[in-house]
Amino acid sequence: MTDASPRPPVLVAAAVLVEEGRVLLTQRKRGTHLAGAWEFPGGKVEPGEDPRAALVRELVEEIGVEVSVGDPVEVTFHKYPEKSVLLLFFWVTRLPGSPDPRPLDVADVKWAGAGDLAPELFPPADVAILSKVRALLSPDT
Ligand SMILES: Nc1nc2c([nH]c(=O)n2[C@H]2C[C@H](O)[C@@H](COP(=O)(O)OP(=O)(O)OP(=O)(O)O)O2)c(=O)[nH]1
Repeated sequence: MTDASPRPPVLVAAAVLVEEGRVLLTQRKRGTHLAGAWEFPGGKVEPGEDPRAALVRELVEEIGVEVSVGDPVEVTFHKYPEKSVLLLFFWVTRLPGSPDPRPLDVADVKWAGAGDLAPELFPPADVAILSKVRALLSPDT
C-alpha cells in the first residue's frame, strides 16, 4: 500500500567513534522517540546543513566531545510508524585535547565492547551498522 501523504525522511548523522577496541554509545532520553535505546551519537541534520558539520555540532551539544568526521561507514533508510529516517553513519575520531564524553543532552554515555551490541538494545534501524561495528571490534568472530 502506498502512503497517501508521504513525508521526506528525517536526515540523521551518527558517529562511529572507536578507541581502544570500544565504541562510544549514547542512550536516548526519556520522552523522546525510542526512549531508552542505546544508539550511535548524533542527531538531525538541519535544512541546508552539511551532514558532517551537523555531526560535529551534535557531538559537542550532546556529549561535549570535539571530533573530526571521516568517511561514511553505512547508510540506512528505515520506516518507523511515526516517521522515516535516513541515517548517515560516519567514522569519527576525537581531536587531540578533546574532553572525555559526558552526558550533557543524552540519558547516558558509555564505551561499549562487542558483547554490548545486542540489537534489541538499539533502534531497529541500527541492525546493519551494528553488524559492521561488531565485526570491527571482534575481528576473529
Ligand atoms: N543519533 C542516532 N539516531 C538514530 C539512530 N538510529 C535511529 O533509528 N535513530 C533515529 C532516532 C531519531 O528518530 C532520529 C534522530 O533524531 P533525534 O531526535 O535524536 O535528533 P536530535 O538530537 O537532533 O533531536 P532533537 O533536536 O529533536 O531533540 O534518528 C542512531 O544510531 N543514532
